[in-house]
Amino acid sequence: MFVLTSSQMREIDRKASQEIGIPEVVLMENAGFCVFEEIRKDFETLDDKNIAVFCGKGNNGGDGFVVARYLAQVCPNVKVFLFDENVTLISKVFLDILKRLEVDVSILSEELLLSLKTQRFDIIVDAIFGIGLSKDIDGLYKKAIEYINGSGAYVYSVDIPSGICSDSASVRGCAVKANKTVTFVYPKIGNILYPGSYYCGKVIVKDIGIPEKIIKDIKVKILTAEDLDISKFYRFPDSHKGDYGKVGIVAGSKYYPGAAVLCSNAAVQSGCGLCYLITPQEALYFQNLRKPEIVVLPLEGKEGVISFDGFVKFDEYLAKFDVLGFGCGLTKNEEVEKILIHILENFQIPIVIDADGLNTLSSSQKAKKLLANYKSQKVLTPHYMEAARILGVDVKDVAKSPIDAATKIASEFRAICVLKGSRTIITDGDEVFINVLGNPGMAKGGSGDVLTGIILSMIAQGYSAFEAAKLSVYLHSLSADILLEKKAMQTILPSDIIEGLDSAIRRLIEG
Ligand SMILES: NC(=O)C1=CN([C@@H]2O[C@H](COP(=O)(O)OP(=O)(O)OC[C@H]3O[C@@H](n4cnc5c(N)ncnc54)[C@H](OP(=O)(O)O)[C@@H]3O)[C@@H](O)[C@H]2O)[C@@H](O)CC1
Ligand SMILES: [K+]
Repeated sequence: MFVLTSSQMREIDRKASQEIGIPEVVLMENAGFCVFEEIRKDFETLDDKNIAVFCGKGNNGGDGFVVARYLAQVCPNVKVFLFDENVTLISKVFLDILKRLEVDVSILSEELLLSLKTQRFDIIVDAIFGIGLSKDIDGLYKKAIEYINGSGAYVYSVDIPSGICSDSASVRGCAVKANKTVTFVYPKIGNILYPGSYYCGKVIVKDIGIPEKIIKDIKVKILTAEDLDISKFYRFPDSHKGDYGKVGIVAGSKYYPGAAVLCSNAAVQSGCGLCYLITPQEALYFQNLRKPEIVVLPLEGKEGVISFDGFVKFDEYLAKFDVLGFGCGLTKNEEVEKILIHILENFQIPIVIDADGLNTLSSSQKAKKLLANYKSQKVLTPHYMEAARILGVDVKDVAKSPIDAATKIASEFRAICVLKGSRTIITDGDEVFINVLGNPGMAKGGSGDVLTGIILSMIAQGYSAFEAAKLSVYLHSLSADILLEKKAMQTILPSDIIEGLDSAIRRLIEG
């Protein structure tokens, strides 16, 4: 499913009306009716309800007038609160209809808002701002939104909760906290990314009669099972371990031995033929949870961290790997930088760089340059802070526009970027997929190491870096969601996510 920006939505509306000839009033009528239908579906009866519809002066308010008209046909207690009588031309069509039908329409003022505190509404429709929100909210708008949020009513937001930026999902001063948001054509970024997604409540996407053929060149999509290629999950009966690829992992240190275990356990659990773990000897003390299928290549370390001299002894192995993982739990020092540069200068294996690999990259201009010119597939898996370090920006800037940040990283390094967060973004610099599966039980140290292991395994099994990243992000989250059916979020561990891959893969294959 596509995800739209406000300008894409406007362009679609423009084409529908100007090129195809569907009048804008028809689109507004359809939009308002869709919201009404959703409300009607949710309640057995509406005639005993007190309902308020808050309408702004833009077209979002116009949708609100349409909702109010339909509600007034089935409920005697519908009140419309208008912020400004100076509404858009299309909205005016519907406001005039309301007036002719003698629906209760009032212009909202501070006094009126205060008097509402003694009334109780069962349902409130928020049609104050939609995709036209252009600045932070203050004054009467702010007070009205605070009133709505404290009202105890069941709240429907039209298109997007008022106060949420449809392009960045950020809160502009304050925002309506809806129970349900009915959006049109396709969801907007503000409906999908956080914090906007939280304010939306349940998101319902409605068709308002815009022909599909005019919706073109949309690059952002919600990641669904239909976007995944599972053809390589089929195993030929006469196959052997060599058919499923060799993963090499450079990970772990005396300080973070578990990262190496989680990454390599995830790789073997998700199907690669062989997995080699290059880790400093000093990290082995802790590895009793490591799966026995993993081949360990203990490396002579320096103060518990991998050393360049120790590492180059494994060059012969590196040449044989189908994919190399670099970074989980390595820590960051000059030796790690030297090793990363050595790999980028001397090999051409598909590479997945995570954690300390990314931190090393962000402070090494040489490694950055080499990576951009590295002639093989690359996957970078930063979380927001790592992405900020790579881009040399504040983490708040990444959080404000994560799609832009991920796209920039992917383009700069000609790599696949997996920007990890509550909505992980996967992009090759052109197409963007947003993962909406997963749950806060995954917000634990070690989750990222597991994801890296799965991506490595998928590349080893023959998937392209982009396909592997999509598939792995999906399976990683699906595993955590399946675990949630039986476990509390607090008790879901990254190692449980590895074990849960079995159910996740089976569920994906079975559909
Ligand atoms: N054909 C279509 O396009 C269809 C569109 N549809 C519906 O239209 C919605 C988009 O409508 P819209 O473009 O009129 O914008 P909308 O969000 O209603 O508000 C803009 C107004 O608010 C004002 N304003 C903004 N921020 C403010 C603030 N902080 N504080 C105070 N004022 C502020 C802003 O002022 P300005 O920025 O111009 O100064 C302007 O006056 C869309 O979400 C969907 O619901 C559907 O009917 C389907 C067909
Ligand atoms: K709204």
